Amino acid sequence: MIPVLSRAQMRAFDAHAIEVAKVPSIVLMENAGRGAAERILELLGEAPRREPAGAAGAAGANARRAPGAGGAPLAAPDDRRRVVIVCGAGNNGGDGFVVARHLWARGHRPSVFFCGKPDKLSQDARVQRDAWVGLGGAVKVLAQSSDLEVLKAELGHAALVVDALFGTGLDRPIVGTSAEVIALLNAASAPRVALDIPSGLDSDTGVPLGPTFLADWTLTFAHPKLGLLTPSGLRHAGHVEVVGLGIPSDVPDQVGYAAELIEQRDVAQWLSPRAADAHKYSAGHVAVLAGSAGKIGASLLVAHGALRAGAGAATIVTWPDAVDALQARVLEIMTAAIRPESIAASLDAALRSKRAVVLGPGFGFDEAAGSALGHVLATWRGPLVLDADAMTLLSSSRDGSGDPSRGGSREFAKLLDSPSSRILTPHAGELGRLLGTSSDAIEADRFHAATEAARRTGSVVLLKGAHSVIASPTGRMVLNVRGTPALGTAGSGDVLAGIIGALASHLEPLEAACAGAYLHAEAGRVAADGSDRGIVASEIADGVAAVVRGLLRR
Ligand SMILES: NC(=O)C1=CN([C@@H]2O[C@H](COP(=O)(O)OP(=O)(O)OC[C@H]3O[C@@H](n4cnc5c(N)ncnc54)[C@H](OP(=O)(O)O)[C@@H]3O)[C@@H](O)[C@H]2O)[C@@H](O)CC1
Ligand SMILES: [K+]
Repeated sequence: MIPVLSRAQMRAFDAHAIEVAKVPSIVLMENAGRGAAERILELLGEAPRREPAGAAGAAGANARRAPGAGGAPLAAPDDRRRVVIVCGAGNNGGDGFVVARHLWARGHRPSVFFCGKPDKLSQDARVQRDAWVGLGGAVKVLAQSSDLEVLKAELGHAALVVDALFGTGLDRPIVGTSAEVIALLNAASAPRVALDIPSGLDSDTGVPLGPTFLADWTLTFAHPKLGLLTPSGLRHAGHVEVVGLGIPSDVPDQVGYAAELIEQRDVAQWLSPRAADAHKYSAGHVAVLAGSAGKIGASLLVAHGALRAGAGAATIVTWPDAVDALQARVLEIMTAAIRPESIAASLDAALRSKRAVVLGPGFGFDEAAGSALGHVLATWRGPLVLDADAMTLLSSSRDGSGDPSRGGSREFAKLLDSPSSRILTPHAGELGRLLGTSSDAIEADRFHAATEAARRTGSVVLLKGAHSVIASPTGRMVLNVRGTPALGTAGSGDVLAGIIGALASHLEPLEAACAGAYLHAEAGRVAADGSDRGIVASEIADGVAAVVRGLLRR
């Protein structure tokens, strides 16, 4: 997993490197700018492209303008088509001057602009500005609106635009000339690269504080920043890549980190090969408490997801009329009925010898469904994935206006005492109802929402959305930024619940949720085959087997 740092943790990292490890700050800045310049040269087609590093792969999201799709060079070197770099007065601006010097050393003639008060230049940025000027480089100052014409003209034939205005030091909206500069940079047709973080973005929440640079690539230093990995952050940051500062990767263990980013190798490690003598029950038998009359598709997708992710067997445990409707549809899947007149006894029989339970998709949220959930919460001691209608049942009021903190639903009260190991998989609307707030409030700070929900429910919470946030009750937070917009299709969440159910048969709840999010996202990407739409949920389930196969062969 890759540590993801908050603004304060990045400052602590900085201080540790400088004061404890005795690496001079100017060296860190040199490493940052030099690493960024090397990557920019690659983007310009001057060196072989390497695989994205770090958060990387975080295929970000500004697909609308993502340059060089598939890693193709952006532009051939051309003396007239220059790299335009706009530097601010802080250390982010200092990084920009270093980039300029290294590009010059490689035969480019970058156009360097400065926007800010010269007397506010940070000490290191001044050193780097002087080194650039000392070598004969020019700096065009953008002090007022009339200076912007020069920038506008340069942007008209720029090969690439570099934003070095503000980094993690930004703490308020950008106004005045700097805001006008950002508008001009965003209007340029050349590819745009942000150093460390797009200027204007809050580095903790990923919310734009005001006018914000819209990057195609963000070259972030040392470690990904929290705000780059929210849906809004990724929309502004584009493809996120990490540029190292020459500092060993264990420093975050000492200064702390806010979250971790799932890597392919984590998931590969969790997926241990089956024993040679494995049989269908030792591989994990998942009970799928899902579906109801008219909604049996949901239960089939859960079971399908579970089997494709490696469950040895799946049994759909549902209402008698749904069982009747399922009989004609199932081949590899078994069924068992929950008799409304003897819910507890039916469930006790159906859950015997199962390894994991998935409860919710299409299950209904009437009295009978509430009783079934209540009984499972009170008696089931194994892994339990709660999704969809289970979320509604847990919210204090079934019309969705509940606030469990003020009493909560009957089922919510049982959740806290349940002997099961729970994984909740809500989307923002469901989590809003569960926490007694709106989905907008959840989206405004997904990190806080997921960690708060995990704490309040004593469960692992996987907050679905463009990029999932997985939080554990102990405060650990893991992010999955893989995926594709094509995953937004009916039944996609049902498949995810099934995948997690299968994995939870063998893994700890947090690992199962993380691996499930990764496999689901990768399977969607494979199924979509480069498109951003048009797949159906069963194709995601089918894709999981191939992704698992690829990881086991590693
Ligand atoms: N971490 C590391 O190890 C390394 C980090 N490095 C780099 O340093 C960057 C952080 O640098 P930084 O702290 O100097 O802040 P930066 O973002 O350049 O802002 C400058 C100043 O602007 C001000 N200001 C704030 N908001 C404002 C606004 N809206 N409008 C106007 N002014 C505003 C505020 O000063 P104030 O006006 O509040 O006194 C602030 O201090 C980091 O992102 C990375 O690129 C690398 O060099 C190498 C190693
Ligand atoms: K920046």
